[in-house]
Amino acid sequence: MTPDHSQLSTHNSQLTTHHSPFTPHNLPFTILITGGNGQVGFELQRQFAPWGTILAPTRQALDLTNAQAVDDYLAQHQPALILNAAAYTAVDKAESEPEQARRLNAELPAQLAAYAAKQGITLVHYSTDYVYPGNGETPWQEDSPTAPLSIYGQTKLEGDEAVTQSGAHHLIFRTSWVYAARGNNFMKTMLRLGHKRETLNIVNDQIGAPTPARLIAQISALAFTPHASRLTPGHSPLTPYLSSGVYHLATQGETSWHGLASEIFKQAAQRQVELAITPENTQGITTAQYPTPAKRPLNSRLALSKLERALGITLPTWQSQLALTLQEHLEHY
Ligand SMILES: NC(=O)C1=CN([C@@H]2O[C@H](COP(=O)(O)OP(=O)(O)OC[C@H]3O[C@@H](n4cnc5c(N)ncnc54)[C@H](OP(=O)(O)O)[C@@H]3O)[C@@H](O)[C@H]2O)C=CC1
Ligand SMILES: Cc1cn([C@H]2C[C@H](O)[C@@H](COP(=O)(O)OP(=O)(O)O[C@H]3O[C@@H](C)C(=O)[C@@H](O)[C@H]3O)O2)c(=O)[nH]c1=O
Ligand SMILES: [Mg+2]
Repeated sequence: MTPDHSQLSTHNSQLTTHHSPFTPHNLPFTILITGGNGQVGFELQRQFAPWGTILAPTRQALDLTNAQAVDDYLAQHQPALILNAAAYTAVDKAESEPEQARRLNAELPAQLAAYAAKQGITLVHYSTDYVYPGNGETPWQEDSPTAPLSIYGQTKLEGDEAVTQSGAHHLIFRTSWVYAARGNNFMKTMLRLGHKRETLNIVNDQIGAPTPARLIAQISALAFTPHASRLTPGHSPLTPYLSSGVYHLATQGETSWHGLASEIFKQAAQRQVELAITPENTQGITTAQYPTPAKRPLNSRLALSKLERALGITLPTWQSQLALTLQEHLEHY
């Protein structure tokens, strides 16, 4: 049987005519992703590909500490959307390199937001549980008072405030305990240590939600994906279906770093990974027993309902997301 191409194309053109003035001659849009080789930035490259041409300059191609180079790059490429996934994320090192951390975490977002405001485009920015003071056991709301304990957290908060005050259309996704199949993260550190160590001491009084970079990128893209019922004539595909503001974006549930390590070793064993460590041989310790240059919050619980309601979604549990990310890591890296 020959498929009826005429009907298909009529149907498609009707969709285009009725719902969107953005016909192919407006394409491709240029989307700038900073930090594209990082955990979140790499996954953003995957998820945002359908919206246009992705520009993801490496550190060699664009040094983000160089403000003039950033301005020149923006002027040359004129992106129609900016996803800022670059950051100074070495939490302990930031204590002795505050200026570097401030340039990446505070000044760069301010600069990108100023450009977005001037051009009338959207800036998507990423932030952290480390902006909160970490006391108590109640999950933080997006409008809870901030009080960072570290240079990293302080400089990230300065970035959030600059973006908020810029006048640009913006989304700030505040996430926590990011990990991925690739990149530097706690899951990979635990697998590396678990291969050679028979015992490990891991803090059990810092509580939060481990969040895969892939989930963060997927939900970021969802904010730009119209539900059929909400398709609006004249709505640019690069304007998100969310109002400007801060949104928590993490997995459901909570655990400690010790709880996360135990689950990593349990799931790795179920997948026949040979380790020297067992879940039973990971010893829970207090933060006081694990001294580090930077102070970290004990309570990193993030309330998720603002984003869930706005997008009509349910965020998945941290255990189910660990299973997927661990499998991806074991199969591909
Ligand atoms: N990691 C985590 O646990 C959490 C992260 N976040 C936030 O999420 C966002 C993404 O984090 P994540 O993906 O984990 O970060 P990564 O550390 O994995 O990636 C950061 C990226 O920024 C780039 N970068 C840093 N400095 C420069 C520079 N001077 N010039 C050019 N590029 C630079 C890095 O480049 P290169 O690859 O060359 O090093 C890297 O690609 C950040 O805003 C972070 O604050 C929030 C909560 C938790
Ligand atoms: C390696 C190791 C770490 N730990 C502790 C230290 C720390 O409290 C916790 C996690 O270690 P990390 O080095 O991954 O922690 P850290 O780099 O502070 O992780 C943070 O990164 C920044 C960018 C964020 O935004 C946060 O959301 C959070 O993910 O585990 C142990 O107790 N035992 C160990 O053997
Ligand atoms: Mg770290």
